Amino acid sequence: MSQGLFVAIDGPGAAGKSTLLRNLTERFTGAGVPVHATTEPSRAPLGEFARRHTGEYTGMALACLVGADRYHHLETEIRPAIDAGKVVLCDRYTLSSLVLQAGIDGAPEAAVRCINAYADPPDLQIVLTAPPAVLRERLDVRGSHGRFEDDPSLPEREVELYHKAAAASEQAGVRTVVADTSQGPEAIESLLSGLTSTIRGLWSQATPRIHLMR
Ligand SMILES: Nc1ncnc2c1ncn2[C@@H]1O[C@H](COP(=O)(O)OP(=O)(O)O)[C@@H](O)[C@H]1O
Ligand SMILES: Cc1cn([C@H]2C[C@H](O)[C@@H](COP(=O)(O)OP(=O)(O)O)O2)c(=O)[nH]c1=O
Repeated sequence: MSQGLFVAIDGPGAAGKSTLLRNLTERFTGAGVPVHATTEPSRAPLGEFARRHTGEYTGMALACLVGADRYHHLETEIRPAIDAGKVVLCDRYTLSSLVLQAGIDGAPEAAVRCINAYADPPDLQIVLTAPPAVLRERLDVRGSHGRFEDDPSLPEREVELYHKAAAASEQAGVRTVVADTSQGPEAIESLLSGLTSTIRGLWSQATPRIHLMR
Protein backbone atom coordinates (compact mmCIF):
# COMPACT_ATOMS: atom_id res chain seq x y z
CA MET A 1 0.00 0.00 0.00
CA SER A 2 1.22 3.50 -0.80
CA GLN A 3 2.04 5.96 1.93
CA GLY A 4 -0.35 8.78 2.89
CA LEU A 5 0.24 12.49 3.14
CA PHE A 6 -0.10 14.94 6.02
CA VAL A 7 -1.53 18.36 5.13
CA ALA A 8 -2.04 21.04 7.80
CA ILE A 9 -4.31 24.01 7.16
CA ASP A 10 -3.66 26.98 9.40
CA GLY A 11 -4.31 30.69 9.65
CA PRO A 12 -6.32 33.30 11.55
CA GLY A 13 -9.92 32.79 12.67
CA ALA A 14 -12.35 33.11 9.73
CA ALA A 15 -9.55 32.88 7.13
CA GLY A 16 -11.51 29.99 5.56
CA LYS A 17 -9.74 26.91 7.00
CA SER A 18 -12.87 24.82 7.63
CA THR A 19 -14.33 25.84 4.27
CA LEU A 20 -11.14 24.80 2.43
CA LEU A 21 -10.96 21.54 4.36
CA ARG A 22 -14.56 20.74 3.40
CA ASN A 23 -13.98 21.59 -0.27
CA LEU A 24 -10.75 19.60 -0.53
CA THR A 25 -12.38 16.64 1.21
CA GLU A 26 -15.27 16.69 -1.29
CA ARG A 27 -12.91 16.88 -4.26
CA PHE A 28 -10.68 14.05 -3.09
CA THR A 29 -13.58 11.85 -2.06
CA GLY A 30 -15.19 12.45 -5.47
CA ALA A 31 -11.92 11.52 -7.18
CA GLY A 32 -11.55 8.33 -5.15
CA VAL A 33 -8.57 9.58 -3.11
CA PRO A 34 -8.85 8.33 0.49
CA VAL A 35 -9.05 11.28 2.88
CA HIS A 36 -9.06 11.63 6.64
CA ALA A 37 -10.39 15.08 7.59
CA THR A 38 -9.62 16.17 11.13
CA THR A 39 -9.11 19.19 13.34
CA GLU A 40 -7.08 20.47 16.29
CA PRO A 41 -7.91 20.60 19.07
CA SER A 42 -9.01 17.06 18.22
CA ARG A 43 -12.40 15.44 18.83
CA ALA A 44 -10.91 13.31 21.63
CA PRO A 45 -11.96 14.26 25.20
CA LEU A 46 -8.80 16.31 25.85
CA GLY A 47 -9.22 18.20 22.59
CA GLU A 48 -12.89 18.95 23.27
CA PHE A 49 -11.89 20.16 26.73
CA ALA A 50 -9.20 22.47 25.29
CA ARG A 51 -11.61 23.84 22.67
CA ARG A 52 -14.24 24.61 25.32
CA HIS A 53 -11.82 26.19 27.76
CA THR A 54 -9.63 28.58 25.77
CA GLY A 55 -11.10 31.28 28.03
CA GLU A 56 -9.84 29.77 31.28
CA TYR A 57 -6.52 28.30 30.11
CA THR A 58 -3.99 30.70 28.62
CA GLY A 59 -0.29 30.88 27.72
CA MET A 60 1.82 27.93 28.84
CA ALA A 61 -1.14 26.07 30.33
CA LEU A 62 -3.03 26.13 27.03
CA ALA A 63 0.20 25.36 25.12
CA CYS A 64 0.59 22.19 27.22
CA LEU A 65 -3.07 21.28 26.88
CA VAL A 66 -3.19 21.59 23.09
CA GLY A 67 0.29 20.03 22.89
CA ALA A 68 -0.84 16.95 24.84
CA ASP A 69 -3.90 16.68 22.62
CA ARG A 70 -1.67 17.02 19.53
CA TYR A 71 0.56 14.06 20.50
CA HIS A 72 -2.50 11.94 21.29
CA HIS A 73 -4.07 12.99 17.97
CA LEU A 74 -0.87 12.07 16.09
CA GLU A 75 -0.65 8.70 17.79
CA THR A 76 -4.28 7.64 17.59
CA GLU A 77 -5.52 9.28 14.42
CA ILE A 78 -3.04 11.06 12.15
CA ARG A 79 -0.23 8.49 11.91
CA PRO A 80 -2.57 5.49 11.52
CA ALA A 81 -4.39 7.30 8.68
CA ILE A 82 -1.09 8.17 6.98
CA ASP A 83 0.12 4.59 7.40
CA ALA A 84 -3.15 3.46 5.77
CA GLY A 85 -2.28 5.54 2.69
CA LYS A 86 -4.75 8.40 3.29
CA VAL A 87 -4.44 12.12 2.70
CA VAL A 88 -4.84 13.62 6.19
CA LEU A 89 -6.25 17.15 6.15
CA CYS A 90 -5.94 18.83 9.55
CA ASP A 91 -7.67 22.13 10.41
CA ARG A 92 -5.06 23.94 12.59
CA TYR A 93 -1.73 22.49 13.71
CA THR A 94 1.53 23.69 15.25
CA LEU A 95 1.45 27.19 13.70
CA SER A 96 -1.69 27.87 15.78
CA SER A 97 0.33 27.23 18.94
CA LEU A 98 3.18 29.46 17.84
CA VAL A 99 0.81 32.28 16.95
CA LEU A 100 -1.80 32.02 19.71
CA GLN A 101 0.11 30.65 22.70
CA ALA A 102 3.45 32.41 22.03
CA GLY A 103 2.57 35.41 19.85
CA ILE A 104 -0.77 36.42 21.33
CA ASP A 105 -0.72 35.03 24.88
CA GLY A 106 3.00 35.65 25.41
CA ALA A 107 4.15 32.15 26.36
CA PRO A 108 7.91 31.94 25.69
CA GLU A 109 8.37 30.98 22.03
CA ALA A 110 11.24 28.62 22.87
CA ALA A 111 8.97 26.74 25.28
CA VAL A 112 6.18 26.45 22.70
CA ARG A 113 8.72 25.20 20.13
CA CYS A 114 10.02 22.74 22.71
CA ILE A 115 6.51 21.39 23.45
CA ASN A 116 5.98 20.88 19.72
CA ALA A 117 9.46 19.59 18.88
CA TYR A 118 8.35 15.97 18.46
CA ALA A 119 5.17 16.72 16.52
CA ASP A 120 5.60 15.37 12.96
CA PRO A 121 6.07 18.21 10.49
CA PRO A 122 3.35 18.22 7.83
CA ASP A 123 4.24 17.28 4.24
CA LEU A 124 2.43 20.44 3.20
CA GLN A 125 1.30 23.39 5.24
CA ILE A 126 -1.40 25.67 3.82
CA VAL A 127 -1.58 29.05 5.53
CA LEU A 128 -4.72 30.98 4.71
CA THR A 129 -4.94 34.68 5.30
CA ALA A 130 -7.02 37.75 4.39
CA PRO A 131 -6.91 41.45 5.19
CA PRO A 132 -7.79 42.03 8.88
CA ALA A 133 -10.90 44.08 7.96
CA VAL A 134 -12.22 41.14 5.91
CA LEU A 135 -11.57 38.72 8.79
CA ARG A 136 -13.37 41.02 11.24
CA GLU A 137 -16.35 41.28 8.91
CA ARG A 138 -16.54 37.48 8.52
CA LEU A 139 -16.25 37.05 12.29
CA ASP A 140 -19.11 39.52 12.80
CA VAL A 141 -21.29 37.49 10.46
CA ARG A 142 -20.23 34.03 11.65
CA GLY A 143 -19.80 34.82 15.34
CA SER A 144 -16.80 34.21 17.58
CA HIS A 145 -15.52 30.68 18.28
CA GLY A 146 -13.94 31.62 21.62
CA ARG A 147 -11.66 33.95 23.55
CA PHE A 148 -9.21 34.65 20.74
CA GLU A 149 -11.94 35.74 18.34
CA ASP A 150 -13.71 37.95 20.91
CA ASP A 151 -10.92 40.52 20.64
CA PRO A 152 -11.52 42.89 17.68
CA SER A 153 -7.82 43.81 17.50
CA LEU A 154 -6.82 40.17 17.06
CA PRO A 155 -7.03 39.73 13.25
CA GLU A 156 -4.41 42.45 12.69
CA ARG A 157 -1.88 40.78 14.99
CA GLU A 158 -2.79 37.26 13.90
CA VAL A 159 -2.24 38.01 10.20
CA GLU A 160 1.24 39.38 10.90
CA LEU A 161 2.16 36.54 13.24
CA TYR A 162 0.98 33.83 10.82
CA HIS A 163 3.04 35.41 8.03
CA LYS A 164 6.14 35.37 10.26
CA ALA A 165 5.53 31.84 11.54
CA ALA A 166 4.86 30.54 8.01
CA ALA A 167 8.06 32.13 6.70
CA ALA A 168 10.11 30.68 9.57
CA SER A 169 8.78 27.17 9.08
CA GLU A 170 9.26 27.37 5.32
CA GLN A 171 12.84 28.41 6.04
CA ALA A 172 13.12 25.36 8.31
CA GLY A 173 12.12 23.13 5.39
CA VAL A 174 8.35 22.70 5.67
CA ARG A 175 6.69 22.96 2.25
CA THR A 176 4.37 25.94 2.68
CA VAL A 177 1.68 27.63 0.58
CA VAL A 178 0.34 30.99 1.78
CA ALA A 179 -2.92 32.11 0.16
CA ASP A 180 -5.25 35.08 0.48
CA THR A 181 -8.92 34.02 0.59
CA SER A 182 -10.37 37.48 -0.05
CA GLN A 183 -9.77 37.51 -3.79
CA GLY A 184 -13.21 36.48 -5.03
CA PRO A 185 -14.73 33.25 -6.37
CA GLU A 186 -12.50 32.82 -9.42
CA ALA A 187 -9.31 33.13 -7.40
CA ILE A 188 -10.68 30.73 -4.78
CA GLU A 189 -11.60 28.22 -7.49
CA SER A 190 -8.11 28.43 -8.93
CA LEU A 191 -6.56 28.12 -5.44
CA LEU A 192 -8.66 25.01 -4.83
CA SER A 193 -7.70 23.45 -8.17
CA GLY A 194 -4.01 24.28 -7.61
CA LEU A 195 -4.02 22.80 -4.11
CA THR A 196 -5.90 19.71 -5.29
CA SER A 197 -3.31 18.96 -7.95
CA THR A 198 -0.36 19.77 -5.63
CA ILE A 199 -1.71 17.43 -2.95
CA ARG A 200 -2.50 14.66 -5.46
CA GLY A 201 0.99 14.99 -6.92
CA LEU A 202 2.66 14.79 -3.49
CA TRP A 203 0.38 11.93 -2.44
CA SER A 204 1.18 9.86 -5.50
CA GLN A 205 4.92 10.26 -4.87
CA ALA A 206 4.79 9.83 -1.08
CA THR A 207 7.39 7.53 0.42
CA PRO A 208 7.18 5.91 3.87
CA ARG A 209 7.63 8.45 6.66
CA ILE A 210 9.77 8.09 9.71
CA HIS A 211 7.59 9.19 12.60
CA LEU A 212 9.38 11.31 15.17
CA MET A 213 8.10 9.42 18.17
CA ARG A 214 6.37 6.08 18.53
N1 LIG B 1 -12.82 32.30 0.23
C1 LIG B 1 -13.82 32.84 0.94
N2 LIG B 1 -14.42 33.97 0.49
C2 LIG B 1 -15.40 34.54 1.20
N3 LIG B 1 -15.87 34.05 2.36
C3 LIG B 1 -15.32 32.94 2.84
C4 LIG B 1 -14.25 32.29 2.16
N4 LIG B 1 -13.88 31.21 2.88
C5 LIG B 1 -14.68 31.19 3.97
N5 LIG B 1 -15.55 32.22 3.94
C6 LIG B 1 -16.58 32.54 4.95
O1 LIG B 1 -15.88 33.07 6.08
C7 LIG B 1 -16.43 32.54 7.27
C8 LIG B 1 -15.35 31.79 8.05
O2 LIG B 1 -14.94 30.67 7.28
P1 LIG B 1 -14.38 29.36 8.01
O3 LIG B 1 -14.06 28.39 6.93
O4 LIG B 1 -15.31 28.92 9.10
O5 LIG B 1 -13.04 29.96 8.66
P2 LIG B 1 -12.02 29.32 9.75
O6 LIG B 1 -12.24 27.84 9.76
O7 LIG B 1 -10.68 29.73 9.21
O8 LIG B 1 -12.32 29.99 11.05
C9 LIG B 1 -17.60 31.64 6.88
O9 LIG B 1 -18.78 32.39 6.98
C10 LIG B 1 -17.30 31.29 5.43
O10 LIG B 1 -18.47 31.06 4.69
C1 LIG C 1 -4.73 23.90 17.48
C2 LIG C 1 -4.83 25.06 18.42
C3 LIG C 1 -6.05 25.66 18.66
N1 LIG C 1 -6.14 26.69 19.53
C4 LIG C 1 -7.46 27.35 19.77
C5 LIG C 1 -7.83 28.35 18.72
C6 LIG C 1 -9.34 28.36 18.73
O1 LIG C 1 -9.77 29.31 19.68
C7 LIG C 1 -9.68 26.97 19.24
C8 LIG C 1 -10.19 26.11 18.13
O2 LIG C 1 -11.52 26.36 18.03
P1 LIG C 1 -12.27 26.38 16.67
O3 LIG C 1 -13.71 26.46 16.99
O4 LIG C 1 -11.78 25.29 15.81
O5 LIG C 1 -11.79 27.75 16.06
P2 LIG C 1 -11.71 28.09 14.54
O6 LIG C 1 -13.08 27.82 13.96
O7 LIG C 1 -11.31 29.50 14.52
O8 LIG C 1 -10.67 27.17 13.96
O9 LIG C 1 -8.49 26.40 19.76
C9 LIG C 1 -5.03 27.15 20.19
O10 LIG C 1 -5.12 28.11 20.97
N2 LIG C 1 -3.82 26.57 19.95
C10 LIG C 1 -3.69 25.53 19.11
O11 LIG C 1 -2.55 25.01 18.91
